Amino acid sequence: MIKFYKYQGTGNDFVMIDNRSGFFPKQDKALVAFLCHRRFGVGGDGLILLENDEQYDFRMVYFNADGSESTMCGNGGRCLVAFAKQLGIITNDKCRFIAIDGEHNATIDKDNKVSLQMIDVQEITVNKEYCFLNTGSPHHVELVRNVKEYDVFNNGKEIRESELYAPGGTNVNFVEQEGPNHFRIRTFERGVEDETLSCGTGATAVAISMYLTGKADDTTIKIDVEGGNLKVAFEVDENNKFSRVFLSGPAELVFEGTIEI
Ligand SMILES: N[C@@H](CCC[C@H](N)C(=O)O)C(=O)O
Repeated sequence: MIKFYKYQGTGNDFVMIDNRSGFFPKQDKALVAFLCHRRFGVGGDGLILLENDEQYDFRMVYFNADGSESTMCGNGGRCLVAFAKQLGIITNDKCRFIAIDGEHNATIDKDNKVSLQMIDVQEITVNKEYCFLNTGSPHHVELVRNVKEYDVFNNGKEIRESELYAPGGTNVNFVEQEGPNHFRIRTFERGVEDETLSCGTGATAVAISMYLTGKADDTTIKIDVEGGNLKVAFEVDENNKFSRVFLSGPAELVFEGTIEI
């Protein structure tokens, strides 16, 4: 039997497990995929282990819904901060944790809005059709018309599986401008192999790409996703290095329970 907590951040949902005792069999991909399965398991876009770390408040270990351990998850990181608060690991609304892409600082306010510092970003491929950058996870960013009606699944899958991004693949974000420094996005996620309701590293990648390509002129950018609203704020220097990048939005406990395995 495994005790789990289910969290969501703007509709990107995760199975959370307190693995401070180290009981969870991390190599068991089938178990992770089962726990994330929406019919046979708990259901989630990913599964996150909260672990002890000697130098940080805690460690984040992230798996996609297909069971594979993957790169950084921005919404997952925000939900993990809320989970750490629920477990009493965070007492003063601030924390520092370690994830696969390095150190992260975060703050949590009384409404459970979590602001998470993402990695610095400098290497960005910009061309006429798209941008590609790594915000902790790899992201293809492409402007489209009428994103609400766009065929995200088929177009996203094609780009994700294209030669351009082989062998690792990429996440794919389709973007439409809603107003000044305000964008709507829909994301096809690698490892879920489907559209999700939100992607935090994707929102971050879109905000940076829109600023770099002149579609935005403020360093605070509003991003609407299918599951809610996110904000991305950053600093940028004369070499187009993006630092102090913060992803902010809600992170909420949905339910908790135990599951037989
Ligand atoms: N939903 C995530 C991104 C998770 C990682 C991604 N699926 C990958 O494998 O690259 C987010 O909120 O950032």
